[in-house]
Amino acid sequence: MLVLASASPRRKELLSQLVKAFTVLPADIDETPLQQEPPKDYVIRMAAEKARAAVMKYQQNDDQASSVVFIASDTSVVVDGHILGKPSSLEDSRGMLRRLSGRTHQVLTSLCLTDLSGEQQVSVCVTNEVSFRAISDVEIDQYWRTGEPQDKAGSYAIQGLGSVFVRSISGSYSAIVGLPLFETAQLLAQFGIHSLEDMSHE
Ligand SMILES: Cc1cn([C@H]2C[C@H](O)[C@@H](COP(=O)(O)OP(=O)(O)OP(=O)(O)O)O2)c(=O)[nH]c1=O
Repeated sequence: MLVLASASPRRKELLSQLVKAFTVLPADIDETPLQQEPPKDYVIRMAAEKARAAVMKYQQNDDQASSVVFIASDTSVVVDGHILGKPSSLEDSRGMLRRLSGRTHQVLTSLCLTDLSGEQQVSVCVTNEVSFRAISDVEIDQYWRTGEPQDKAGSYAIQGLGSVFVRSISGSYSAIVGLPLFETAQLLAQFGIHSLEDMSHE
């Protein structure tokens, strides 16, 4: 049995490209970075905490399967070593997109897979580069009004209208959207879940 520890509809859609059946169990955690925490450490810690929180939630269930694999992920936009999470207001979004305008930033996405006991646990972090064209303040305000930036790290979505800002990327498109599919398939295989086999079964 596979459990996706996420409230993100993007992650659910991406995971369904690799496996037929899984359960979604969103985990609420404190997403505040520690002081001076390097971005890579932060995203790896977030995915691990989401996975552990889902395990705890799952253990409160009455009917538990014997073999369960939990998968969690975290995406952060990083510019000049600063972590940009989700914008809390238009002002916050303006600050983020002005900072990303006309330059290249990193998108870090982590993955954590664990079994119920935590004995088998693996984490990876995928780093991607995204180059933006220059964005005007008028465009930032127009983009905010579409409602798209609100729940997205760095205040944009490459899979949506945010694509109008993206000149080029280097890395993994699915990782930028929220779940690195190549790495996910590799780690799932370590837990005995083989995507090609799973998806080809009737
Ligand atoms: C950069 C970027 C981020 N995002 C999204 C992916 C993530 O859903 C979100 C970053 O926030 P996260 O905290 O990684 O994830 P989440 O809160 O949406 O979901 P959960 O923690 O329950 O798994 O930003 C896009 O959809 N497109 C993009 O281009």
